[in-house]
Amino acid sequence: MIFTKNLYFSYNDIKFDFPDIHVSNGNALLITGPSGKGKTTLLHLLGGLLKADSGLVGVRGTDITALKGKHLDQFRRNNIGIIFQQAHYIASVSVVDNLLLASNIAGKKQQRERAMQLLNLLGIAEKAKKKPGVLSLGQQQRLSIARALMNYPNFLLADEPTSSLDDNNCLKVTELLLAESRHSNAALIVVSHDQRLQSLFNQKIVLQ
Ligand SMILES: Nc1ncnc2c1ncn2[C@@H]1O[C@H](COP(=O)(O)OP(=O)(O)OP(=O)(O)O)[C@@H](O)[C@H]1O
Repeated sequence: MIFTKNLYFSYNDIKFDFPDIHVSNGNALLITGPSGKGKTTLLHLLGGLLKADSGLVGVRGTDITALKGKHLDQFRRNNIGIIFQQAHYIASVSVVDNLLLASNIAGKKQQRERAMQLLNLLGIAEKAKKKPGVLSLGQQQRLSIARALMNYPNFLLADEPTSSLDDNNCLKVTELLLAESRHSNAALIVVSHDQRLQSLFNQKIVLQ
């Protein structure tokens, strides 16, 4: 479960008073709103990448705004999967090794079967041994999604996860995110402009 209370953040003169959020395990929330209204900022606060000026972000009973340094890093690695707007990967190792590294970094044992299962579900299994740089943008986006799902996060955050995807892959990826969050009993929050997602989420908020 993730919730926020009275979350306030400012970049000097730009101020945000975010609405309170509550997403229980196995459920999903879609956050939309016009450009510049703070969607990515909110996602970074939820993921512990930015620190709120005030308010709290509760993930599994821990207020992450109170965590610092290696405690925050460790909590994030063990509990939170983040899919960024720009694909993140290590260019010098193969697609499948990128996924295995995600488990290694979190101190988990190698999960080759899990890696191949995700690549299969995302339709990029035939690229497993290629370097990520040869993938198309949409395939790189799917690799980022697989990477975020590798360690069965308790809380999954995605920033525009479908922006580079065609209709077929948009539906496939969103259904996978929803299914994985239900299956792992994780809370999922997606930030997106993508109108195609509107009908796929029951719980939605619009930042004004
Ligand atoms: N590091 C920063 N320093 C100063 N201002 C910032 C910083 N990051 C974002 N902003 C500003 O904060 C506001 C919100 O940005 P944010 O990226 O959160 O919006 P968004 O709703 O995600 O926008 P978009 O839909 O265009 O991605 C914008 O006006 C942006 O210019």
